[in-house]
Amino acid sequence: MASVRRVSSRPPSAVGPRKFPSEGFELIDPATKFEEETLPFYRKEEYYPMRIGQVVHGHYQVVSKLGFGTTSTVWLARDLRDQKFWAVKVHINTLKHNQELEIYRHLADTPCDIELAKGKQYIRQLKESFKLKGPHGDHDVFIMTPLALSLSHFLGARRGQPFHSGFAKQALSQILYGLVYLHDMNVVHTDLHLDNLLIALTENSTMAEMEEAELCRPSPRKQADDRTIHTSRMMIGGGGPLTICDLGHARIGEKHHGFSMPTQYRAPEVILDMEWGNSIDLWSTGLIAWDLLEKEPLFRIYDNESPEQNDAHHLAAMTALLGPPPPEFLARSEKTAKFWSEDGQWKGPVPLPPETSFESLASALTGEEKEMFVSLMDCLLYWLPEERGDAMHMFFHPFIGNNRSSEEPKESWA
Ligand SMILES: Nc1ncnc2c1ncn2[C@@H]1O[C@H](COP(=O)(O)OP(=O)(O)OP(=O)(O)O)[C@@H](O)[C@H]1O
Repeated sequence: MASVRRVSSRPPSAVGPRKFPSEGFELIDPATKFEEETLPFYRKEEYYPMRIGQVVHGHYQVVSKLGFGTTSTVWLARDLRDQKFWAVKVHINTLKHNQELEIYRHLADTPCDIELAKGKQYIRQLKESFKLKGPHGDHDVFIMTPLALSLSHFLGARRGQPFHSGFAKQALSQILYGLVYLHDMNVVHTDLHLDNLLIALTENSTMAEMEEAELCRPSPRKQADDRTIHTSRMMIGGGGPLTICDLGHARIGEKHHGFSMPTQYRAPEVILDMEWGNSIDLWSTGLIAWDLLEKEPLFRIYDNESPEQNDAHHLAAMTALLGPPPPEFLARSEKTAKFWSEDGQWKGPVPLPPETSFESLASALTGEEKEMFVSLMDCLLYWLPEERGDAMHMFFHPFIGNNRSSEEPKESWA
């Protein structure tokens, strides 16, 4: 991704749309797969052929591209009525059901305790939604607050150098506050990982600078048949609170069944086809805590070819780290008999790695801080979902450092 730092910014003076350059940019070789085209299940007819400079819904002029995902492309746009900037998420046209929209509607319609509702600020907000007609069908469009880079991009910019503990504690505090709100609203996120945690912008000038950059130094693009594929630019200028994004896989209700969560972050009850609920988000939070502080992930993708073998390696790694699952857990699914005997002895189709522990693997912290971190991991990564700490309890865990007299997490990074 191209990135933009400070460029001299001139606030747009005209209310009408601005003219964006039609030349002066690098053209990507049409044979090269680029941006959303690199996604495994990309089908070009599904994506809206957006162009920078285009005005959508009568008044949002698209001024830069912010990103893409398996169900959308995301753009920075200026509202020509008041010059405010917004993120415009344009969904693919084949979504039979827009789950993210259903979740936003549920959140808007459900009353919430006034204190817990403060956690809403850590969840990406929807301003409005509408349909956009494309050449191959209709696309749901969301207008949302523009945000800066994700925690995974931030980690990438640090060349994988983990964050210091103050940063990690603040990030976890904000994630947990957001989860307190979501869980109180009976919503399970299911897809928490560093890519879906974006840092809020603190400098409004960043967005005007993005527009100026696109006008003065138009970004590289690819001309492909009926469409232009633009390059995403990352917004740097964020030191605001973390924002939990992408509610596209979220579920409403307490009890669920079936496939969920990204492979590496998958909780044991999901792998083993048991009933699951909001404590899967606490499992993910444990893995996020680890990823923020440690270089090596706790679990990884073990076998790209065979999901069954991957699950077996994943469960073996969990057993080596957490010890055998309790009988109560084993009794919850017939699938457990493939991996453990009734008394919890490993008998899975792959070898059990050597026994290990959070104490021996955690290398970033020392002394009392390390002890508290290990205690946090023990609470979050636990076989029995109901024994994992809930979001509110974890918010007050001694490692996070919140106390009940000053409940809200700090607004920005220390
Ligand atoms: N509000 C925003 N401000 C700035 N950039 C954003 C914003 N929302 C999304 N993005 C960028 O766009 C990318 C895709 O967004 P998002 O994850 O919502 O799409 P998706 O199609 O639902 O993705 P997935 O592949 O996870 O289903 C993000 O990774 C991020 O880089």
